[in-house]
Amino acid sequence: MSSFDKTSLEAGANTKHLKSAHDVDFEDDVHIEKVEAGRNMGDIATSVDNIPISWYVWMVALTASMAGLLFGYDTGVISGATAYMGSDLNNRPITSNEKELVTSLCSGGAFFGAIFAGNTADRQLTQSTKFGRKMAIYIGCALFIIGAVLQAAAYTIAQMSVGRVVIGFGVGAAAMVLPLYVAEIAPAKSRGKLIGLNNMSITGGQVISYAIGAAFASVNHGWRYMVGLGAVPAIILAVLLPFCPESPRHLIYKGREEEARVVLKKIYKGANDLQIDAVQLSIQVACDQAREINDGGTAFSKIKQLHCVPSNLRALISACGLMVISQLSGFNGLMYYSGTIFGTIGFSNPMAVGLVVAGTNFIMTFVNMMVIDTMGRRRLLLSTTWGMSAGMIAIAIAFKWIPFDLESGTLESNSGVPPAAIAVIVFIIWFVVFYGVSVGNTAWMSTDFFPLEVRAMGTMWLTCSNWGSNVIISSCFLSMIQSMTPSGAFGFFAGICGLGWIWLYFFYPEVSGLVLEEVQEVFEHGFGVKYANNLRRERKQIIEERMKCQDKPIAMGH
Ligand SMILES: O[C@H]1[C@H](O)[C@@H](O)[C@H](O)[C@@H](O)[C@H]1O
Repeated sequence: MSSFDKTSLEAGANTKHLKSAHDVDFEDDVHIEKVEAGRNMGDIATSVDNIPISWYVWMVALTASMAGLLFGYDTGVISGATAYMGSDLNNRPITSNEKELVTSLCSGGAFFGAIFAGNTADRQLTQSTKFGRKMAIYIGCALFIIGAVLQAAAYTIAQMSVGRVVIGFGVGAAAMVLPLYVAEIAPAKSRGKLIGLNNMSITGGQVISYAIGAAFASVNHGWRYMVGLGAVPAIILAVLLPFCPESPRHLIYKGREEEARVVLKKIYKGANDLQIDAVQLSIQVACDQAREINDGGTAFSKIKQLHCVPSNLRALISACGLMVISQLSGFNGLMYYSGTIFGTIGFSNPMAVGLVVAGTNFIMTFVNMMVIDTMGRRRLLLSTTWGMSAGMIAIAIAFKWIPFDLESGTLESNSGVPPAAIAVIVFIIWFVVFYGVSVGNTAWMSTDFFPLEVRAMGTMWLTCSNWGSNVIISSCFLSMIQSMTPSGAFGFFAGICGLGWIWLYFFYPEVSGLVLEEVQEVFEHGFGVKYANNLRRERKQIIEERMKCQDKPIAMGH
């Protein structure tokens, strides 16, 4: 190991974020020396970012995209499956309530899968188990495969329901563990891109599920192929996994430094020994911090800390609030039931029409990834949520002109697609454009609202708020359409989106471009909307001043 010690790196790492001049009060020369040495070590650690991304890292990216794909595929495929299963379950046509049951059981399973994975993810590190992140992913693959087989072979609602819960458990766990695994493997430079890739693979998985739905629409018992094919990405993931490394963070945590070094050398192919030393040391520091935090209390004390420290509670409300808005906006009602809806309003291959919805969402996920950093999260959200509300109002109005029989759930006349149905599609696409570019993907980014000591717990709540509110929509959507009429139901969602805009205006601060410590500071000042704006302005000024007077060169430490 190089001559730099760990304290130096810690001291250096702690000053890495930008502070205003009056905050920095160094009286101790020795400390300054350590800080500078640490900074140098930190600089060496970050210098590996100039090394081109290796094939090893691409393998990780592929692995991550498989998990996102499974999330998207298994949640999207139910739209076609329920629209085409006819009388295959219990020898009679499936009712609306049963459709809602099998759809929402997956989200319910994911809710518990996320809690399970969230609780074991950190404990796994502190306990004496040899199993790493990869074992959790293998278990996820097994759940995906078992769930797919159970569904494809189902002849009763009961078996289908069990299959959906099993799949849901896998979806929830994978959605939690995979991003964690990728974050621990990927070089800092590509981390953001890989998270974006994960969102794209979720919405991409939904596109594939719709395409497969459309392809098997006219095949006898085609829905069985639709759900059964979900096993394929899980098998690919399980086959790729042995070629992927165990997380170096996990290995270092377990004291398996030599193995970690081998992995780091593969990830940072071409890095010299000093660079690998520096990376290894920075991981060690992070592990020590995590160990301190994990040793510092039980799950209950973390829950208490998250809810009883006012700034943490506000961060939680802000993050989960956006997630709940994204789900209650009604998007997944369209995603999970467009097979049924488009069939009802007269389209002969509803899955092909639904493909346009899923495809638009996929494209807008890409746009979100491209604009989010430059535009800022809050600005993007406020300039798009009104569009979701307007789209829903237009859909509600268009439905007024569709002769829909609520009792039978079919068109009153049989004369093909009514013109108002085309308007419904156009405004659904309008809605999805505004949804996909903003709340749909941005909602997953709020993990940086939580300080390190409660981040794992906060992230788990964030994931649970996603699945919890998802269950409400997936289990009520068709019933709402029947009891409130389609116009009433879409009008209701328009109201939620409108209230969402107001909520975001008051409770969602702009944190883009702020370092983690500053984000925490923001929530110490109420919901910090004004404070964050001032902080960002101040920060911009400091950067400009720094650029003008050029930083003094940093001395080499000993
Ligand atoms: O971010 C994702 C994405 O927007 C999906 O399309 C949607 O089905 C999920 O519910 C959401 O969490």
